[in-house]
Amino acid sequence: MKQQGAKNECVQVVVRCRPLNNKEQTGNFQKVVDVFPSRGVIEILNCNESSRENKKMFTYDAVYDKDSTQQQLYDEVIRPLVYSVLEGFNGCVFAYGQTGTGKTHTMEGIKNDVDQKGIIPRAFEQIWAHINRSQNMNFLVAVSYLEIYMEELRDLLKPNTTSVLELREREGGIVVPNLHSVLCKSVEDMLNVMHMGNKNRTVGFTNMNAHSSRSHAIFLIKIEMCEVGATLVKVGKLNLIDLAGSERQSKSGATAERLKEASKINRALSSLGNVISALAEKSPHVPYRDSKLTRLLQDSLGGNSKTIMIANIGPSEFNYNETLTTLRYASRAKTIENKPVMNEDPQDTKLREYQEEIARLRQLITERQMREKSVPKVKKVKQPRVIKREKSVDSDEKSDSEAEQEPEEDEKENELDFSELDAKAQEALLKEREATASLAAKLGELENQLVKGGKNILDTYSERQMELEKKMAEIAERKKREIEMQQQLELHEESTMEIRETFTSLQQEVELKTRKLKKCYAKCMALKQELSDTRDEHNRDRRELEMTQNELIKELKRLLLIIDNFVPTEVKSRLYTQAKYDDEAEEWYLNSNMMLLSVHPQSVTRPVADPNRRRPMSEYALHMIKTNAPDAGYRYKGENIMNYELDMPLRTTYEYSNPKVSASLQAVLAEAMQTEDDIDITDQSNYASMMKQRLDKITRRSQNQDGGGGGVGQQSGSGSNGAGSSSGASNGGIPSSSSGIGSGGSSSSINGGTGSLGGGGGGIANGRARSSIYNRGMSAAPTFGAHSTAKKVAPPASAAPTFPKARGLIPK
Ligand SMILES: Nc1ncnc2c1ncn2[C@@H]1O[C@H](COP(=O)(O)OP(=O)(O)OP(=O)(O)O)[C@@H](O)[C@H]1O
Repeated sequence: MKQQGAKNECVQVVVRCRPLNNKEQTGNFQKVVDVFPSRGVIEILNCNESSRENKKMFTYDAVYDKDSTQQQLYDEVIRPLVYSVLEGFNGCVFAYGQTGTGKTHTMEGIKNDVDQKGIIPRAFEQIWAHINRSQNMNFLVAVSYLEIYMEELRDLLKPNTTSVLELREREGGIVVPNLHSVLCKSVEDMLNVMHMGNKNRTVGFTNMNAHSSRSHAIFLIKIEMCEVGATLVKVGKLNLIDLAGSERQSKSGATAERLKEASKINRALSSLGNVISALAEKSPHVPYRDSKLTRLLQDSLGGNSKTIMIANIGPSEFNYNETLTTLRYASRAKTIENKPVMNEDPQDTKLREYQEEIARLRQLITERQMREKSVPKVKKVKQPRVIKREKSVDSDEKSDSEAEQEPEEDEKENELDFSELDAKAQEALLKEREATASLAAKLGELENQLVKGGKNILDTYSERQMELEKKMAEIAERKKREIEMQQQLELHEESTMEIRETFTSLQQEVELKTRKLKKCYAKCMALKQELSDTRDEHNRDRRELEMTQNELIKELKRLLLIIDNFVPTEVKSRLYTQAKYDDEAEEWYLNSNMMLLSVHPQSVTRPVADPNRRRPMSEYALHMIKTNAPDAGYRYKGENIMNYELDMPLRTTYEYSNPKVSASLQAVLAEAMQTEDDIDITDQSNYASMMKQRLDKITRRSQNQDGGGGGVGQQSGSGSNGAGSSSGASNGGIPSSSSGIGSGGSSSSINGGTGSLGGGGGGIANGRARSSIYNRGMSAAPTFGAHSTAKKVAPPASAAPTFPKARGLIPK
């Protein structure tokens, strides 16, 4: 890229003070800001301090008070910058300041109000007035509109797009590759784009502003220009930025979502402050990478751009601290130096692309026309209408009436003697014509995108208007110089005072020196005051940050509580192990596929099937369909599955059946379940003997059935009871495999360590005993049941065993 005029130029800083608003008026807040437009000076008084010495003074390139108009600000400050953009420079205007101080009012203004329209619509008018005045120039004007919301870039012209916008560093500066841009051909086109984007901008209510911008909005205008017939393209880029306002949680009353927004806004703005400070101090490291905003402003602050910062402030004592902070940042920004260069002949211009394509299409069309002419017997081939129109514009010779006659003539000329051509030639000719027509249409479309300068000059601007504009620009320039000179004069006055003085007496010299000393002392005090102010401000910022941090920690705890209690542990641990935090991008990523987590919920949506397409088929499936194999069923058919019955899967389970129990155990069970004899729990001696009898009877019968073997539950061990002892206790008659029925040996603890009914027997008995105990009351009985321990129920060794009135419990 060829670069010209690489001369350092400071960021131009302008301060605008809005009028007191209703809240401030009704709250009887004092006005603490004095604006002196003729000197470019702002004075701010701290009402808490008693002495007037505490007035602070700041000097800027220009200052505007409450009576300033939008027109005045534009003509004096912005117009020259936009003019530079139209010459091929990069330009940037950004509005900075506390929330509710008039940034949006300054940048956009009030819709449909001619006097109150802001910088952006006025810039549109200037751009198009210039284009319409420029003879023999081709222009291509493209606009984009984006916002940075919660540290995320959003395309305001394509709000529903799912692709994530990223900032990239290219040779020409910082760019956003996927950003949608719209080609415009008039002021109205640009206004429509702006209004469309504004509708998508994030705004919200706070105590400080009912329509507070919750994002930084950047309106980008790219103007490519080139003389007709020349190849040298110039590119001017204009960034118009309405920043979100800094706010204190205590004042804005932000909670929940608003608080999160505010913390992101304040962070980005404080990183902007750090960049300004680093540039002002000429620090070797400038922290552009700290936020998306500073990266986007990289060119505008310390780079290739002419930049204007508009610092908006409020006049009331209520906002004293915030106003002072804004004034300090603005003052620092004045010292930032940029190196604006004219963008001549850059590589990737659309205009050159278009011009090359137009030339190629023209060449193609001419070649085709030549070929068509060479077809025998063809009188004349129809020429594309666009070309004719093009020629008429170029030469400016044909009148409108002539142009109207053209189609008729064309048609007559194009009557072809098809009968004399053979069929093949006719077909080829028709095809050729179609192709030529489509090329001509494409050519027309491309030419339509380009804007030719110098068309509506008489419609839009009269000579007098142009003259007026020139004069206004001159006045603005003079005013600027006047302010500069005034400021320099004030600066020099101090240093030359001593030289100018001639002392007639020693007394006079002493007086003068005393005056000087007093001034120096006042300066020293002012610096001390500034130091203490800065300390206070730092403390306030810290407190504010702590408050925000507390709120965010509370929110985090709430979310963690939800995760701990409602998200399954395995999902949680998977997320914890797979999610990684990217410090650079300040986002969470899922390790496996690098999908963004909650930050971009839209990007983790599942893919959707295309309803217009049939599902893909394998070779095998196609083969099966073709062979129509009976066992293939519907499996390989791609038709509407709703019309088919479901294929039932093969059953892989069995019906439930009771487990098989051996005959001997069945007998024991049946006997135990007999209801004929109710046991009286009080008659313990009777109960014991009766139970013994019953047991004997059962075992005898069992022995007869099974052909001998050991007796029931002839436990080998004597003391152990409980779960462990039950296994393998049975021998002969009662198999131990019946553990599924009862609850194991724990029930046998009733025997108090004297032995137990083995295995299955114990289990069965336990089941019955429990129900019986619970049914009949346990007052006189020890604790029974599956959970009772041997210790609890074991009677003293000497005492006669007591048993509850329960069936199936068999004392040994
Ligand atoms: N110079 C001005 N003259 C008259 N009214 C103004 C002026 N500046 C701002 N206002 C009014 O003050 C209110 C707040 O202005 P605006 O919304 O532009 O503030 P902001 O700085 O963009 O706030 P935020 O940062 O919250 O978006 C609006 O009602 C606006 O009309």
